[in-house]
Amino acid sequence: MKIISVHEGVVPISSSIRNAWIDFSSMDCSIVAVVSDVMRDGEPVVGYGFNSNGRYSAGEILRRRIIPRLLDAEPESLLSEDGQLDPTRAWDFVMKNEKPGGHGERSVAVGVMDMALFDLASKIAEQPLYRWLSDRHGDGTPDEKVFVYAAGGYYAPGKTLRDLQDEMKRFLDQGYSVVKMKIGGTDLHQDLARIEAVIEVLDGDASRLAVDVNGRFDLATALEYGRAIEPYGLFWYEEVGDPLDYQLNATLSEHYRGPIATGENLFSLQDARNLIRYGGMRPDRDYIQVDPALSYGLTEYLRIQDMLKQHGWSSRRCIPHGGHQFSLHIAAALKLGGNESYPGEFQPTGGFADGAVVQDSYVGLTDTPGIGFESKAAFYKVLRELHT
Ligand SMILES: O=C([O-])CC(=O)C(=O)O
Ligand SMILES: [Mg+2]
Repeated sequence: MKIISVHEGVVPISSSIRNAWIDFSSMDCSIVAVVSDVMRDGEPVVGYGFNSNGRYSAGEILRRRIIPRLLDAEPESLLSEDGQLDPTRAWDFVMKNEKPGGHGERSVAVGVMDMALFDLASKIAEQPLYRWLSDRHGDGTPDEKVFVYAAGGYYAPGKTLRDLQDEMKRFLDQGYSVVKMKIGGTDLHQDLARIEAVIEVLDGDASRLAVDVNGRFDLATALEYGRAIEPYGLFWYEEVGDPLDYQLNATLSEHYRGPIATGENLFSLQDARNLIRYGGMRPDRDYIQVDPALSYGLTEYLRIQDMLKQHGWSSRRCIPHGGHQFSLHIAAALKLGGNESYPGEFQPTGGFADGAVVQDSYVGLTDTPGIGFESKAAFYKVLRELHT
């Protein structure tokens, strides 16, 4: 098996929504296609990848560093002993001459490439990624369905409390029982009114509502909001301070008794390990949200899972950020706690297979080989145009 060519492009995923830190008016996303010399039905088998959401396209790094290094690698050096493509072997090549630390846009570029290689490897094996992955890196018995919660509840121009409630009702109608909303983008008084409006839609059951600060608060505000929302008994209190301020998180966890979730802006094994070492995260209740697509791909995510195990953490405490098909497969294969979903945002890249049905906040996977982009018509059209 040889890589014939790699194609890279950009797709807009912009919208008028806003969280406590950014708006998404110019959000875009890198996409890649890795064309192999393996032929099926007269066409080459192609692996696809994209970079989740929340970080912009990383085309410059892909074009100048990651893609040339991948193409320079001897084809045999990417294969395992049994002659099959092993995406984890690409890592050392694409990271050649890269210093440690400073993880960010580079981890995004590598993540896109890594996703495409895992899509390709499982397609060549004619297996959906979650089975392929479970056989090689899991226990061979993947979960057949994955817990998903509906993320939304953004700030948007002119959005009223009623609009927020209607959005949450739509999520419930679509089969989700846990929902997430943004906070920290206005004052505490207004956020409490927003939270209570959503709790009303949940028939008073606040344990089905997560709130997300997107890293906005300093310690005093984190504690002030914590005191105000703790009595509700929320599903989780997310990314409360700067993602790298481990001390803030540790202090918060001494005061806030409910679950805390964070990690979507930690992009490496080392950053995730520092969170576990210094962030005060509690393995009996808290959640790790590292997004494999943003953080050097599944290759690095497997290392993060090993690290968590060494620290006594269950994989069930991981619910990745991103709401995409790649993490859905990873969640099923590695027996994570679930996966995010954005029923209303980040198209055409985000979300699951067309026609995927969510029931009681669980979604199943399909038998489509690879990640299953082919079962997501609007996105597949964009991906195919990259190389045809
Ligand atoms: O608003 C965003 O950037 C997305 C986010 O934090 C999440 O999905 O948890
Ligand atoms: Mg978040």
